[in-house]
Amino acid sequence: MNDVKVVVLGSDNVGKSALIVRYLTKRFIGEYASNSDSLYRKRLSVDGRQMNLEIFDPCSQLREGRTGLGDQVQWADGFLIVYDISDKASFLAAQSLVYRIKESHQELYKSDAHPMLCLVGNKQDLCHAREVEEEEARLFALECRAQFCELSAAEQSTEVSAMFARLLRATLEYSRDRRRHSGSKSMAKLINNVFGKRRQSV
Ligand SMILES: Nc1nc2c(ncn2[C@@H]2O[C@H](COP(=O)(O)OP(=O)(O)OP(=O)(O)O)[C@@H](O)[C@H]2O)c(=O)[nH]1
Repeated sequence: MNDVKVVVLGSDNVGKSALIVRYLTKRFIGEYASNSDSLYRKRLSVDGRQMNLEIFDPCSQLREGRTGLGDQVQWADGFLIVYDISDKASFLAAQSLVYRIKESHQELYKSDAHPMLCLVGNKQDLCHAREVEEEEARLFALECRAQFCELSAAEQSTEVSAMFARLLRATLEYSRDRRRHSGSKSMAKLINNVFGKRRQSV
């Protein structure tokens, strides 16, 4: 069985929880509690490969607290960085997150290997209020060797599933290599240290 761990980051209100819940349940609920960290766990199959997926959705208010970015980089096999296409500030914040994750990854692994990243422009249904051009975001992702897509958690269940499947496929390969170079014992310890929080099964 393969284990894959993904952290979802981005500014407040960009739709991080909506994307996760859409992927795991195919539903869009609209409003989500955002006052605590959440760890979603699901056993699933991608391309016939079974995996135990864990998705960590850190609480905005705690983001700079208990679970620092360094801890998350050490824990995660992949990152989903979300912005809202109708909110330029959220795109700038996503860019800053990408840079910080890459820096932290380099410091931690002392190598030029790249972290597994996917940049997602959410709320595509609000394109009449667009503040971030798709091309600008695509180019940024290309420069940073990140996957990229624009979609709407509210309206596009198939696209959300396809985006996660693409990330998980790439992350699966990446996580195998990474575990080969890091002790699974220390990873288990890190999870317990870092994520003393609610765990959710969907
Ligand atoms: N129009 C539109 N609204 C969306 C979409 N995705 C999420 N929303 C709305 O955006 C708001 C924030 O969604 P959340 O999923 O709670 O966002 P979040 O990033 O997890 O927010 P925090 O937990 O505060 O960091 C909610 O009102 C959602 O209904 C989308 O694709 N389109």
